[in-house]
Amino acid sequence: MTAAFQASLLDPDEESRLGPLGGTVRRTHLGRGAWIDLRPGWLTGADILFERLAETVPWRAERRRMYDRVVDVPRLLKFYDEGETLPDPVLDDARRALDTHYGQELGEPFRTAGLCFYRDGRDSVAWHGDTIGRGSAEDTMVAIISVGSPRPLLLRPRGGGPSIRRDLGHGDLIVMGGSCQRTWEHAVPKTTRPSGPRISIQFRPRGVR
Ligand SMILES: O=C(O)CCC(=O)C(=O)O
Ligand SMILES: [Fe+2]
Repeated sequence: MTAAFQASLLDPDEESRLGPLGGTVRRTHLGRGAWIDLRPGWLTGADILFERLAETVPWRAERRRMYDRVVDVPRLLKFYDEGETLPDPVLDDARRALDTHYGQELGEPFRTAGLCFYRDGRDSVAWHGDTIGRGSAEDTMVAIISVGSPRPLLLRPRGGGPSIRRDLGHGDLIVMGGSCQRTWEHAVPKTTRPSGPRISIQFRPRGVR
């Protein structure tokens, strides 16, 4: 028996594990055909997964053109395209469980995994919808698992209106569905409050970015 396995017998939190989805997911209809599903604490032992991903994923700092300037993307990134090996087997389990739960409603499997690493409160993602691909024209789903310190994910209707806020971390699952990517926008704003690191894992179907 390996030391790691022995440790996992002593402390169940030495492993990250997924709870059930059926009956535990709460849906909120946002209007305009958009909805979000929330499943707090789907992944237990989320800190273990956070540590593993932080250490083993080949994180990339990117720079992007913004109007006439090239700026640092304020978070680290790694994209796993379909067919690529995910950095932890629990992420394969998560994708399978999402397919089982959402497959009929989505009509296709989740295929890709985008990972974001928010090192502290200065890292962020600006208001956007995932509309680089089919999300600009079709209903779809983006399922996000959050590990590490909670950060607020804000959502607001495109064109204006009050925003809603969900604090995500510690193994929480949020799924944005229906028309959410094209009729609503989402963001993880910067904060000047002390904030520990957070990693998000976004599962998307083929052709959705
Ligand atoms: O980190 C998150 O939860 C959101 C990330 C996001 O919106 C994106 O990568 O498109
Ligand atoms: Fe997004």
